[in-house]
Amino acid sequence: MTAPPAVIVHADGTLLAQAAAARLITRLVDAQVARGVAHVVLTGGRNGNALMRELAESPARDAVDWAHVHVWWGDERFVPSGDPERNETQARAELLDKLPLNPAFVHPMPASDGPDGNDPEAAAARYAEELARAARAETPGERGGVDVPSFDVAMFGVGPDTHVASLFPELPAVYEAERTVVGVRGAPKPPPTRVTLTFPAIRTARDVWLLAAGADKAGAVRLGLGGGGAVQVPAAGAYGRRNTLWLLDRAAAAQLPPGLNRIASP
Ligand SMILES: O=C(O)C(O)[C@@H](O)[C@H](O)[C@H](O)COP(=O)(O)O
Repeated sequence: MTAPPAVIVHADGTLLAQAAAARLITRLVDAQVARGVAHVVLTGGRNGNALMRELAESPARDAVDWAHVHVWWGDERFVPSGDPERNETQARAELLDKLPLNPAFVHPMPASDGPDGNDPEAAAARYAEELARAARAETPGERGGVDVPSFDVAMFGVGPDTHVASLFPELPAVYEAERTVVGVRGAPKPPPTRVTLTFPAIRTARDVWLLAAGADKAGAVRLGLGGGGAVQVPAAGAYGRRNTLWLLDRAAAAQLPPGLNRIASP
């Protein structure tokens, strides 16, 4: 059984991004001390990009052995390779191109002009196979038979409608119980066609971090921590095996009930 989520509130979105970047550096160093390699799942969106920008600027980033970090994505906008809309393109520009990563350990989701063409389901199956291959290369772990490598940290921005990755309320992907990656059509956030990790894959992560900043996220944060179900409130369904952290700014935390335990930084 997973631990209840911890809620950490920072003064504003900038401080949230800086503190989360520092936390990620520490988490990756600890994972590498324990296991040699680390696996991180990146998120798209403004909060994820702000974190990556801060990480790129942090002198402490050199504490991580980047050549032994595997980089995965929680979701992708299904558009052509190199499109500025792609989460991969944005992550490369904000962070990845600035790090001494091993290119073979960077695992972008396929693009709509990739080997499967404009077929998000085939792209999802291909990414699932890439995850399974990485899982097979590891000693069997505690991931309950789910064919993904041992994610140390999986990060997700929370949308105003409570979506995480491309798991939108009541769309078919939130019901997926078997596959680790699925295609998504008709997403309310553009672009409508996407590829996403599913809950079974997300829940194998040791740590799941949910990032939200700004007043437009306050309702989603309240619902996500309010005991709702994952179908209507996908953010509530994203939790880790070891830790689930909600990393917020004050505006996003503004509607949390007063009784809910939280740790606030000045
Ligand atoms: O492709 C995307 O857009 C996402 O991966 C999405 O799940 C995002 O993380 C949230 O919508 C939060 O985005 P913001 O941080 O921009 O609000």
